[in-house]
Amino acid sequence: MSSLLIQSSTHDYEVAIGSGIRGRVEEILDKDYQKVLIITDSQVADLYLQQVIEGFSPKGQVGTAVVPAGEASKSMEQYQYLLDVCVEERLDRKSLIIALGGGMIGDLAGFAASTYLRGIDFVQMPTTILAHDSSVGGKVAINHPQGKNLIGSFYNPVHVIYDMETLSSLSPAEVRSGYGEVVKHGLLSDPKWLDELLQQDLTQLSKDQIAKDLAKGIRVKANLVEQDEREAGVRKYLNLGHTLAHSIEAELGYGDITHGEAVAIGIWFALKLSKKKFQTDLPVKDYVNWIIRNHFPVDKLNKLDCNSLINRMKRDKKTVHEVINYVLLTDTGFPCIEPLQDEELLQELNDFLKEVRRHD
Ligand SMILES: NC(=O)c1ccc[n+]([C@@H]2O[C@H](COP(=O)([O-])OP(=O)(O)OC[C@H]3O[C@@H](n4cnc5c(N)ncnc54)[C@H](O)[C@@H]3O)[C@@H](O)[C@H]2O)c1
Ligand SMILES: O=C(O)C(=O)C[C@@H](O)[C@H](O)[C@H](O)COP(=O)(O)O
Ligand SMILES: [Zn+2]
Repeated sequence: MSSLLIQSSTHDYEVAIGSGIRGRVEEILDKDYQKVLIITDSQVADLYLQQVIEGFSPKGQVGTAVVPAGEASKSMEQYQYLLDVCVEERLDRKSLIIALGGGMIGDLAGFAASTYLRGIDFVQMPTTILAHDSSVGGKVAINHPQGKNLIGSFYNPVHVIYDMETLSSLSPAEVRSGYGEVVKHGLLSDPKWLDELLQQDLTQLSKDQIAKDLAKGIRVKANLVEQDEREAGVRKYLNLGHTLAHSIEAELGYGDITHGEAVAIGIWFALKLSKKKFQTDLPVKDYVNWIIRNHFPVDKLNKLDCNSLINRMKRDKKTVHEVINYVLLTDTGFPCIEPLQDEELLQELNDFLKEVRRHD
């Protein structure tokens, strides 16, 4: 088992990464909890819930709450359900919530943990590749019909326990989705690593390769969130591709496209804008080849209207005084924030949608 320590304003926490560690939560945590509530989704419950429960002794102190799998559960309705369970189970300030699942569960259960009794301890147990990103850094949230993650807080877990074995049951679509955020971390940090990533066939990744990529991605994220926990500055770079991605997700209806797939398409647009603004050397051609070769669902954009997307983009959390602030790159590893006027964005997005359709 390897571990990485993340510093935050409230406490430092460890990211434990290992194979087969899902049954060792009680042993890994350095604190005793009288009551534990494991929150998971219906798909992950069938696969891994029992094994996590088995690791506790006595098991009587462990309750469970299962929400339907899928992005649609990051909702007010499921948040209310989880608070009802916390109250019914009489969780107190010495109790623990465990978020067992992908980013949807991490965000939803983390938000419940951050607000119940004004905050009780929670552990992130990521089970997707994408959740290497969501389990670190303390952003927890639910969606609003008008926009992604509009209701949330910054609230760090007390521990992250990442069992690499669970990744073996992911579908090809979820592997692809996870690599949307991995490649984002590559673009934000290291041309050599990015080059390797863009050559990958995502259906042929070995366990070792995935483990290496995730560890690198977590380090990139940790470095930025440790400098800027509350997103006043450099943390905004982690939003590369997200202004468009979140709008696509909300326009299509939550769950129609995965978050990582939408991010990968959003990054394509950000790269094109960056190239035009800064005449950079960014590997846009290799990036587009990677998207197409790995079957990211670019055809989904056919359904979308440019003006509706821009209206959604204006609800982005980085928008100030109605001006959209975009994460661009002057080169690989050199992100920046650029304000973009609506007319410019409309023109560029229209051109982009036409180009994407040519690849469909
Ligand atoms: N808080 C953050 O910093 C942050 C960062 C990135 C993404 N996010 C959020 O994360 C969410 C996306 O996360 P995600 O892609 O993990 O989606 P997800 O949690 O919905 O999981 C995707 C699907 O995979 C299934 N699944 C999970 N683990 C599995 C496993 N081991 N084997 C088989 N199936 C498994 C789930 O049941 C689900 O159907 C979005 O809501 C996004 O906004 C948050
Ligand atoms: O941790 C961050 O900061 C990120 O931006 C990581 C993103 O990958 C993630 O999708 C995050 O949830 C987006 O946050 P939001 O504030 O734009 O909703
Ligand atoms: Zn993201």
